[in-house]
Amino acid sequence: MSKPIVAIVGRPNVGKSTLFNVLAGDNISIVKDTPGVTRDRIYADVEWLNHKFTLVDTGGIEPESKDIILSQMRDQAQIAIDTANVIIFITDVRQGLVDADAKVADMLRRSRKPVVLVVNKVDNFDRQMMDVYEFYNLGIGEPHAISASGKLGIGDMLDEVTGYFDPEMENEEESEIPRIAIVGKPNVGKSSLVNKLLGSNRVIVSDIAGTTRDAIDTTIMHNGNEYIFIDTAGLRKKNKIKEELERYSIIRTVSAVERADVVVLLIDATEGVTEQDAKIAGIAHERGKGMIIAVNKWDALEKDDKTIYRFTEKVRNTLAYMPYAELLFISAKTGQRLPKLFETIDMVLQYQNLRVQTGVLNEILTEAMAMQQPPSDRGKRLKIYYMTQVSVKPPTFVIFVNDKELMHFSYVRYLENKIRESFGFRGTPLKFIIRERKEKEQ
Ligand SMILES: Nc1nc2c(ncn2[C@@H]2O[C@H](COP(=O)(O)OP(=O)(O)OP(=O)(O)O)[C@@H](O)[C@H]2O)c(=O)[nH]1
Ligand SMILES: Nc1nc2c(ncn2[C@@H]2O[C@H](COP(=O)(O)OP(=O)(O)OP(=O)(O)O)[C@@H](O)[C@H]2O)c(=O)[nH]1
Repeated sequence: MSKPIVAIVGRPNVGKSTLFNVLAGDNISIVKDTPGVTRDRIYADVEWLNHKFTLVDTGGIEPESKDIILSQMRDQAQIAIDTANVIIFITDVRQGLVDADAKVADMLRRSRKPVVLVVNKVDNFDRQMMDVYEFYNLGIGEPHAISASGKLGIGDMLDEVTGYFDPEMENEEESEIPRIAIVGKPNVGKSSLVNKLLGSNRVIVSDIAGTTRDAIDTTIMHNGNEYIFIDTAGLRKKNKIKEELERYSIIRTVSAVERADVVVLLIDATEGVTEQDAKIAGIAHERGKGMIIAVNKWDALEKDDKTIYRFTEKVRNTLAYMPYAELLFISAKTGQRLPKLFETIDMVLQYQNLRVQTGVLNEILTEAMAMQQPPSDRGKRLKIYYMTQVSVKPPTFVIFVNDKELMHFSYVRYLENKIRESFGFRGTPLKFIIRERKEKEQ
C-alpha cells in the first residue's frame, strides 16, 4: 500500500507548525519559538478515520523581507506540487488576505493538484466568519475555517483532505512492477546512476548545480524484468540556504520512499558516510522498506587492501540500526557492479515478500527458547505461546505471550536473529508485534 502525501504550505506565522502538531498528535510535538528547533519535524504519519497519510511541512521560511518570503513560498509550493497528493494551503484570518497568498494560490491552481484552503486562527466562528469569506477571492475553492490551537474545524478539514485520496492508491495491493527509489544527498550521483542503468540519455545529468526538473519515474528492463526507478535528483540549489535544501531533499525522499518497494541509498565514497545519509536511511527504515546501501564513486577513491573493510565498518557503525541492509560498492560512472545491484534488488524484493509458515516458525521458536530461556522479572517468567507471520513488505510477525511487560527488546532481537539465521531476509527489516493472550485460551 502506498500512503498519500499531504503537504502544508503557508506564510510564516500562520500556524503551520501548530496545525502540524495537532495532526501529528503527541509523537511529534516540539513547541517552538526557538528558530531551528522545529527544523527536524518535517514529516509525520497521520491517521484519520480509515485513512492513513504522510503529512509534510514544507515550512522553514525565514521572515527577512517580503521579497524573500514570496520566493520562498513559491519554492515551498513547488515542492508541495511535486511531491504531494493533496495540498493544505493555510492562511491567517488575523493577517487577512495578502498579496503573497494570492500569488501562491495562482500557482497552486495552475498545478491542478487538489488544494484545501484553510483559514486559521478563527477562534470564534460566529464573530470571524465574515472575514473568512474574503478568502473566496483566492479562487481556489471554499475556505475552511479552523483554529489550529483551539482544535476547531479540524475534522471537517480532514474530511475534505482525505476525500481527495485516490481509493485505488490507498488500497493498492501488489503492484506488478517493482519500484526502486534512488535516494541520497545532492550530488551523490543519483541521476548518473539512473542514466547509466538506462543506457541512454533520457535522464539529464549535469555538473552544474542547479539543474531543474521534477522527480522522474524511469522504467528499465533488465534480464527481461521491468523495474521502475524513482529518482529524487535535480533539486534546485540556487539561492537556497543549507537547512532549506536539506529539508527539501528530505521531503522529496519521503515521498519517493513512500512509493517504493526497495530503496537504494547512495553514499558518496569520496565524502564518507555522513549525518545526512543516516537521516535519509532512517526514513526508509521507519517505513519498512527493502534497503540497499550503495557506496557510489568507488572509482574515484585511492584504495588499498583495507579500504573496503574500513568503509564497511564506518557505514555499519553509522547506520547501526539497519544491520540487515545490503551493502555494495559501485560506480555509476564506470558501471562497476551495476549487474550486482540488479541481483541484489531482486533478492531483496524476494525477501520483502517471503512468507514463512507458522509451523516452521514455531519450530524455530521452540528451539530458540530451549537454547536461551525467555526473560523473567520478579519471579514471573515470560511465556511465548506461538508466533505467526501476518504480512509481508515488511515481513511482520505476531508473537503471543503471557505478559507483554516481560518481553524484552533484547529477546525480540534474539528471536529475530534466529529467524534470519534460517531464512536470511536480507535487505529487509522485520517487524514484531507482541500480543498478550490469557493462558486459558491455549
Ligand atoms: N489565536 C490563534 N493563534 C494561533 C492559532 N494557531 C496558531 N496560533 C499562533 O500563531 C503563532 C504562529 O504559529 P506557528 O504554528 O508557529 O506558525 P508557522 O506558520 O509554523 O510559523 P513559521 O514556523 O514561522 O513558518 C503562534 O504564536 C501560535 O500560537 C489559532 O488557531 N488561533
Ligand atoms: N567519479 C565518479 N563521479 C561520479 C559518479 N557518479 C556521479 N558522479 C559525478 O558526480 C556529480 C553529481 O552527479 P549527479 O548524478 O548529477 O548527482 P545527483 O545525486 O543526481 O545530484 P542532484 O541532482 O544534485 O541530486 C557529477 O559530476 C557526476 O559526474 C561515479 O560513480 N564516479
